[in-house]
Amino acid sequence: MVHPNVDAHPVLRLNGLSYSIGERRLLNGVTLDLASGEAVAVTGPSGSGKSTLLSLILGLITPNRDQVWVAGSDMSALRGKRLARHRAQHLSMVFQFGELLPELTPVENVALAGLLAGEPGRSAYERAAGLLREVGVTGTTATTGELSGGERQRTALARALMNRPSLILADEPTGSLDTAARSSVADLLFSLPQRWGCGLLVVTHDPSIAARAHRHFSLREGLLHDEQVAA
Ligand SMILES: Nc1ncnc2c1ncn2[C@@H]1O[C@H](COP(=O)(O)OP(=O)(O)OP(=O)(O)O)[C@@H](O)[C@H]1O
Repeated sequence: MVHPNVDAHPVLRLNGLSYSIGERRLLNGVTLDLASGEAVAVTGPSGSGKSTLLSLILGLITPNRDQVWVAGSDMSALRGKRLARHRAQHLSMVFQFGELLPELTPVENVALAGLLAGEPGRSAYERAAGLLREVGVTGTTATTGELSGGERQRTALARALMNRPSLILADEPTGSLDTAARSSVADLLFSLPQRWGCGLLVVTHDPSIAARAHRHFSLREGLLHDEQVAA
């Protein structure tokens, strides 16, 4: 089903998204359109619902009808294999610690994303090697567990690009890095939307990372508050 009112074809549309856990109203009508090529950052106090927001966008929690649209599809209308396929085609997730398989090499980790999607081995390995060159992880025969934190996050970004996503979700992507690595991984991360024509939604506690996004919101009391307006 295609959203009837997609003017700018956002890769993500949050359309009055509300969500409660028990008696607690965690999200209370969150509205956001995120276009391809755009980076949006969400900060907010611990427990304000940032991870829950990501889970709703991923379809790990089922949102209400017409409240979460990813690449033109209502996530509430997708179930089972169709949901898994839509997620695999359009979404990528980057985590704080990379969440890569430590015993595999970087190229194996990145290629795996293609292999699991049914891509032939040779093509997956060639594309993985190309993406690793692009993110600056080359010439290493080390396993991913032996890489530096920055190299690991670069590898995670290469893996996130394997499915040519419409939208990359990143949860504290630089949270485990020292200052120098944080800055260079952030440079790479925020270059992705323009270079790859995808959207980027970053959840972070780090204001200096959030400030790099085109738009920065704070999630408080169930709503996204525009931090640039507040500044
Ligand atoms: N399955 C669940 N059952 C009960 N409470 C939950 C569940 N999932 C989340 N919560 C509660 O909902 C609130 C929001 O959690 P969430 O993880 O989304 O916050 P967050 O903003 O990501 O926090 P942090 O910045 O600390 O990671 C928290 O109070 C959490 O304890």
